Amino acid sequence: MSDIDNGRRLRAVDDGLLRRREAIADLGDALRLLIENATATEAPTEELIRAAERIRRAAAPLGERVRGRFESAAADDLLGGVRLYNPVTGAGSAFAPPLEISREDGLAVGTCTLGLAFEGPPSYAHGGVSAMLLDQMLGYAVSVSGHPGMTGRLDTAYRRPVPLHTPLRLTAEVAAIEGRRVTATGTIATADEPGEVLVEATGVFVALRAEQAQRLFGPVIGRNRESRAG
Ligand SMILES: CCCCCCCCCCCC(=O)SCCNC(=O)CCNC(=O)[C@H](O)C(C)(C)COP(=O)(O)OP(=O)(O)OC[C@H]1O[C@@H](n2cnc3c(N)ncnc32)[C@H](O)[C@@H]1OP(=O)(O)O
Repeated sequence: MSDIDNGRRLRAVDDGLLRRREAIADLGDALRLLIENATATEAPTEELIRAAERIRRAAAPLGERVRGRFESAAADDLLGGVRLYNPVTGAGSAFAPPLEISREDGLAVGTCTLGLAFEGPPSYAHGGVSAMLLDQMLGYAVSVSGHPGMTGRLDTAYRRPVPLHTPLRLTAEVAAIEGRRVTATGTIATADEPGEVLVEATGVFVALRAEQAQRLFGPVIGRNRESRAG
């Protein structure tokens, strides 16, 4: 194959991957709308019955070709950190708010708005949801510091309830690195009042030894490499 043909083939692969990722994000948007509407709905009972039938029909073709536990999604890039179905940040996840994270002067900053599907106390977020958001925030700060690890401990202090339907601002940063242990701290506030901390967390992340990483993730990483090579 000539260099030109090869270049065209690579571009076609890139275009195909880009299109698939856009389609996954669009399906994720549709599913999140479905979940929010299904949680908030006060539609007549007959409409709920009809909706359940229609949704099962729509789900069936998606179930015809599925991956198993040890296969990452074809559109993901595991080693490149692209995880479209991450339950906190994934654009394709029906369950994710999704939380968007970026870096601002060494600080990880996250934004999201939680709908009624995340309700715990009436009109406020479930405490487990706040912990999930903070686990992801702290994990991100730890990863981008160049010392990735798994959460060993996550302590959360719930100072004020976290309101639903309100833009939130989350932060995280690494506080200390001691051998394989990395400590990170983070907060949740509203975007309007970023100085008033609603929830704060301290997490200890533990870097895996090579043999641990191989034991836990070897099968997935091996398959990911194979599918990229093919
Ligand atoms: C850009 C991309 C973004 C990507 C952003 C990605 C964000 C992902 C965020 C989500 C992260 C997750 O949810 S991870 C999923 C939830 N977490 C898990 O499932 C982890 C389950 N736990 C484990 O597998 C294990 O317990 C480990 C790996 C955490 C630790 O086991 P270990 O490796 O055998 O630990 P060990 O040798 O005894 O200890 C090593 C050192 O760590 C300390 N240590 C160990 N466990 C703990 C602990 N729970 N709390 C405090 N400290 C601990 C020990 O005291 C020791 O310190 P010293 O004596 O050396 O000083």
